[in-house]
Amino acid sequence: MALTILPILGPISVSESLVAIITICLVYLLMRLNRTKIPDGLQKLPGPKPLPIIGNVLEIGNNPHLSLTAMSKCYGPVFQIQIGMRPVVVLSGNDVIRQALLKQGEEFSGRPELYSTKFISDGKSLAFSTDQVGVWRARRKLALNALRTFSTVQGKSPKYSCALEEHISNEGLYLVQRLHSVMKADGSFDPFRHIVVSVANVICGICFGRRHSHDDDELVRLVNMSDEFGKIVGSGNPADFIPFLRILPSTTMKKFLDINERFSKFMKRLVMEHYDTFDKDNIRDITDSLINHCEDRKLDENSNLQVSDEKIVGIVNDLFGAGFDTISTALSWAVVYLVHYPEVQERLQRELDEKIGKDRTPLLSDRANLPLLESFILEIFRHSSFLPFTIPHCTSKDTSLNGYFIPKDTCVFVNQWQVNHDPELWKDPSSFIPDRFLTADGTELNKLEGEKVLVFGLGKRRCIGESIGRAEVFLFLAILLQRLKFTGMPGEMLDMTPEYGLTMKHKRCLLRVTPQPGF
Ligand code: HEM
Repeated sequence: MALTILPILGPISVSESLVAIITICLVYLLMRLNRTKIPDGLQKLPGPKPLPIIGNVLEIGNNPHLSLTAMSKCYGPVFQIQIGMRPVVVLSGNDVIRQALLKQGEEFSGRPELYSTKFISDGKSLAFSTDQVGVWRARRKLALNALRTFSTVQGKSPKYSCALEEHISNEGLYLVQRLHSVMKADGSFDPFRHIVVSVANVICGICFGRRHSHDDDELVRLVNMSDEFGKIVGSGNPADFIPFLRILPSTTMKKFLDINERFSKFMKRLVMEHYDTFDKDNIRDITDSLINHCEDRKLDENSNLQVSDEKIVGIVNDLFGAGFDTISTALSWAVVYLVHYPEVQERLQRELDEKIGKDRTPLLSDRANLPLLESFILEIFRHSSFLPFTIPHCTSKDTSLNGYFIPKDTCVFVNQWQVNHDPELWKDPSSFIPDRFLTADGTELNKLEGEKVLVFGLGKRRCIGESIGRAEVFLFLAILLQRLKFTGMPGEMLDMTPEYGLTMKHKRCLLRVTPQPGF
C-alpha cells in the first residue's frame, strides 16, 4: 500500500523537481506558522517524526493494526502519526479507549471527511458520512428502531421466537444442503463464497422481504467483491490522506468504484420496487417502514427534522452493507478456525450432541446451554480481530486525552486489535484458547471476560447491529456444527494470515465437509 507512492518520483524533470521542492518548503513553512497553540497544562501529542509530504506512511505499511500496535508500545496509548500532511491520533489500551468513546463520547463521535467515503452511498452513508450531529442522530435512531422492529416481529412459523430466528434457521439449513451438493459436484468448496450469500439473504429478508438464489449472478458477484470495498475504507488508506495518490492508476480503487456503483444500482432497484408496490396498511419490511416514515413526516406540520427522503430511505443501504460483510467474514473465519483446530471442532460437536441432540434444530434460546460455542465465538472475535479498527472517528471540538491536546476535526483511529491482543488484559494473547472465556469449572460462560473483547466499537458510534450479529453468528454456527464436519484439503496447510482491510479476511481457500453421524 505504502509503496504505491514511489513510482511518481521517477519520471519528473529537474525543473519540475525544483518547483515541487519549493512548493513542499512553502507548505511546510505555512504548516509551521499555522501550528495550533497548545493550551497551558496540556502536552503536545507524542509520535514518530513524519517525512515531508508522505508523513509516516512507510512506517505504517500494509498492516496498520500491527505497526500501530508496535508504535503504542513506544509512544503510549495516545499518540499522533501523520498520513500525508494530515495528523491522525491513534488510540490504544482499554482504559484510554473507554475514556474517549464512553466518558468523552460526544467529543469523539464525529466522522472525518475522507476521499473514499464520498463514494459510499453517494456520500450519504449513515456510518461513513460527515452528517451534522442532529442528522446523524435522527438517522441512527430510525435505523435502530427499524432493525429492532423487523428482527423481533413474529415470523411465519410459530416454531420460531422471531422473524430473525426464522430467517437464520432457514438459511442455515439451506446452506448445509448447498454445501452437500457442491461437495458432490466439485469435491470441495470456497467457504466465503457460499456463506456470504446465506448471510446476505438474512439481511435481505429483513430489509426487502425477499431472498436470492445462490446462483443469482448479480448478488453473488456483488457480495463476493466486498473485500475490495474493505481494502479502501480500512483505516490508513494513503489515498484518503495524500491527494496526489488519487490520480495514480490503482486497480483496487477501480474495483472500489465499481463495487459502489453496482451496489447502488442493486439497492436502487429494490427500493424502487418498494415505492411502486408501497401500501401504507401493509408495511412488509424495513424499506417499507422507512418510506412510510417519509410519508408520515410530510403530513406532520410540526416536524422540524431536516433530513431528505433520500437520506432516510438510504439507511437501508447501510443496514444491508454492514449486515452481510461483517457477519459473513466472522462465520468464514469461524469455519477456517474449526479446520485449523480439529480438537476444538470435536469438543463443540460433543457439546451440541449432548445439549441439543439430533432430533431438533438449534434455536437462539440454546445460547445459555452452549457455553463452549459461545466461548469459541468470543475467541474468534478476539483472536482474529477481523475489524482491527473501528470506522475512523473525528473530534467534534478541541479536547484533551491523557493530558494531551487534540484539536477539533482531528481524525482518530481506534485500535481494537491492540486491545484484543494486549498482554496486560490477556494471558498468552497470540494463542487461540476458547476456554479462556469459560468459568474455572468449564460449565459456564465467564461474561466479565467476554466483555473485554472489543469488536463492535463503544459508545455513541457503537455498532447498531450487535445483537443481530451475535445472534446470527451463534445460530448459523450451531446449525452447521450439528450437521457437518469441516476438514481441509488433504496435505494442505491453511494460511491463517489475515488480509488487511476494514474487515480483515482470511485468504480464499478450499475446504470439505462430511455429514455428522445421524444426518
Ligand atoms: C459480527 C458482526 C458485526 C461487527 C463485528 C460489527 C462491528 C461494527 C463496528 C466496529 C462499527 C464501527 C463502530 C465505530 O465506528 O466506533 C460498526 C458500525 C456500524 N454497524 Fe456493525 N458490526 C456487525 C454487524 C452489523 C449488522 C448486522 C448491522 C446492521 C444490520 C450493522 C450496522 C452497523 C452500522 C449502521 C454502523 C454505523 C453506526 C454509526 O456510525 O453510527 N453492523 N459495526
